[in-house]
Amino acid sequence: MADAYVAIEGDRVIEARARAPGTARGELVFTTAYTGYEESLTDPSYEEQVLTFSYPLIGNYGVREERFESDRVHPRAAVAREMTDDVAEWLESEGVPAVDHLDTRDIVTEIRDEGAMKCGIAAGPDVTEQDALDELHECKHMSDHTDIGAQVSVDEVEVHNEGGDGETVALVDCGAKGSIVSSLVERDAEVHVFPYNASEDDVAAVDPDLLFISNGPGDPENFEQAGELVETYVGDVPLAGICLGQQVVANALGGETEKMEFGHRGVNQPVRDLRSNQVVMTTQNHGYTVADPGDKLDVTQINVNDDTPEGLENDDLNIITRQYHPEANPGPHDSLGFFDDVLGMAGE
Ligand SMILES: NC(=O)CC[C@H](N)C(=O)O
Repeated sequence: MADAYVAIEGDRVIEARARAPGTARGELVFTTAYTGYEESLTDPSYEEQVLTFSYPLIGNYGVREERFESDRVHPRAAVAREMTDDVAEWLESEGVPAVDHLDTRDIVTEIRDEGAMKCGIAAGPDVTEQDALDELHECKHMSDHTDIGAQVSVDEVEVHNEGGDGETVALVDCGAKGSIVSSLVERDAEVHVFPYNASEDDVAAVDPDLLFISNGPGDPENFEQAGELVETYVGDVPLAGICLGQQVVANALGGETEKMEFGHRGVNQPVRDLRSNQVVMTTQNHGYTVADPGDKLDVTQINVNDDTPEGLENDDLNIITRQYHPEANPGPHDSLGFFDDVLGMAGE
């Protein structure tokens, strides 16, 4: 007897086994990452989503806090073919529903055919199919979470590596992964982490060498204040961005973003650098993309699978952004040099 249900668009209900109880709703997405479940589950970019792992066994090397990317689990629920007790207990302690013993190949195929979709989850001894359907019917489109930044950002400025020898970085926290901060600190930067809605004056007070817009959940068009900072500082201070950061920078400088069919989520997304012609393997987690970079940004890197922009640059204005996650937690370390490049640009 099933004790968990996943309801997807079209009111289809899939039976499953409850691993952590509760009800939840969110945008149903999948990652093909085969390691890094702790990092993925604590990545703030997954806020308001339900994360399906296409890799069939999740939890086989335990749960260790040192691998967390933030202080809580961000997906609204987790779905896997088989979850170990370690992961199930962790998710239960976080109040995040989890289900397994369902055919995740079916879910992934459905998302690939129909696109990322709304879903509702109900798990536990007393739930019914109707509970999952009720959640589904309450689910909002990702773009309708208009103040999602408030759910994931710091409330007040945090300073890391104060007095560090390197560059001063103003990192706008739209839902930043912890390893973006540590990648900068490891390179001696003094990092001021600002709330997602920081003002021009807040940022000016630290006289930054680099304005850095972080990754984050949802639609980049809902991060207007970060875009205003980009408009204010472009040309005066070098600019960097990762994932949502690339999208915010592009939107602010005359470009356009759009929702993708089902996005890129995994740790082996191939990216070609158009200047060197080198291909690197990258970690990705995004559902929006830059559709038009505008006339200030050059596309310098593209995704080998679908040609979408993976890197935008302007050498005169000192801008470097990446759609993928160079901090590589989890994932291959091919692109860590990004942090040297942006800090080098900041130091010029
Ligand atoms: N990892 C991210 O920053 C994700 C960016 C954005 N929320 C997207 O889905 O495209």
